Amino acid sequence: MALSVSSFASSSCRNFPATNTTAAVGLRSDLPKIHTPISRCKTNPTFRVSFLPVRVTRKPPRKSLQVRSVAAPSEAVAGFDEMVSGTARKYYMLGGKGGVGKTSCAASLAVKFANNGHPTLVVSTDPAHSLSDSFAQDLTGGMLVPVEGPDSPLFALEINPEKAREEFRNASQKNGGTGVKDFMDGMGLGMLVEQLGELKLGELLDTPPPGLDEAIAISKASIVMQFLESQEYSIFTRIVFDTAPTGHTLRLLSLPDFLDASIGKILKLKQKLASATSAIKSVFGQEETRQDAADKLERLRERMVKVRELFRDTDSTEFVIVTIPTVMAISESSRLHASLKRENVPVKKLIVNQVLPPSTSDCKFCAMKRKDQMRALDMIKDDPELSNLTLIQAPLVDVEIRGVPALQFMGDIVWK
Ligand SMILES: Nc1ncnc2c1ncn2[C@@H]1O[C@H](COP(=O)(O)OP(=O)(O)OP(=O)(O)O)[C@@H](O)[C@H]1O
Repeated sequence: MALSVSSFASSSCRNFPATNTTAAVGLRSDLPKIHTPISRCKTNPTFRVSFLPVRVTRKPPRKSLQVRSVAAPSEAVAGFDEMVSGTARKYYMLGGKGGVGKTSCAASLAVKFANNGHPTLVVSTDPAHSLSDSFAQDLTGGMLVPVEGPDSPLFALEINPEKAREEFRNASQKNGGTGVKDFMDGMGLGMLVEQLGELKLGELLDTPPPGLDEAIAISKASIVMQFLESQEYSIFTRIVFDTAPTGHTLRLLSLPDFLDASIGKILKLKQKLASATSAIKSVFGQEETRQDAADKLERLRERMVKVRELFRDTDSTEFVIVTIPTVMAISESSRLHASLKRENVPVKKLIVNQVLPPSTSDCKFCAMKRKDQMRALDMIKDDPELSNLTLIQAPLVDVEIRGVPALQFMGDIVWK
């Protein structure tokens, strides 16, 4: 199961001196141990990491060759001790601009929790899932899938609203609409269709209101949460969300309010209808059904309120913004934090990923790139939205972060 990235002599690093070191990354004692040779390229723009399926002999790394963290403005530790402490369930949501490393950071956090004794669930609400790629394991299918490797149970769930919507649309065209019910039942959302049937969901789908994809996603997420509240799933003490890029995430976060308001209106309408027709309906014996439907709708509303409360609960939930040191990404992070504040979502940490270590050679490109990154990092200090957040820096490594050993390696750098 250990991955092998042996072709490491990439041409981009040919000019780097042979400063090789070996950092042992220990896994479970019953799993194959790996060596993690790390060599630094000459200009040192990246850490070089490989994961070889060989047994560990724990040599103390030579001091001068140890992995160094990147010196940069106001760098801080992530406070992992606090994150890991306690057995009460905690939720972590990682979000930011596309491609900055949200999935890698979320997956590495989930692995670290699991390796520190927390049965953990990692959930992706990003329609373009990369959890499977990140764990190098097929996690598709919209079900809880066990991730192999960590010490404690780690499960992954990829929620796919795009696919769900497409299937929903197809289903709605079949059997004069009864397919919708079947499909929604399959999704565990039968109740939603039952209750919102009068609102003509088919029409809603043709002109979907903003956030419909997320509605499906969050409905499913809330169903997962319902599961998790049951005894059987109470083992999960840490739940990590790998969220979609910024725009989607904000819609997702504001959705409970939107649904709450909508459902509130529906309930009022139902009550009016019910009182206007109750005499007639009771004669025909339908009053009970209507009341039952209203109760179910009320339960759905309550669940939505619960999801919203969860997002805003500073004791159990934290949103971590992930960014990279570019002006564009940092500007977007600033806007994201402003929006999260408006939604009262607690944010304490900002991860700046893919930071180049200082260049020690005459590589002009590396020096320029690093300078550019430092300028972007400086922006954080002066940004009213970001300057108060705990700044965590993660170096750019010269290999893709894939598979549990790689994620463990990244986790040890980021989550300290
Ligand atoms: N510190 C790093 N050093 C080197 N490569 C990295 C680092 N962080 C992430 N990557 C790589 O960058 C790519 C994108 O990372 P990832 O999928 O985690 O980003 P994302 O923000 O979740 O992307 P998306 O928005 O597309 O879901 C992956 O190939 C990942 O291995």
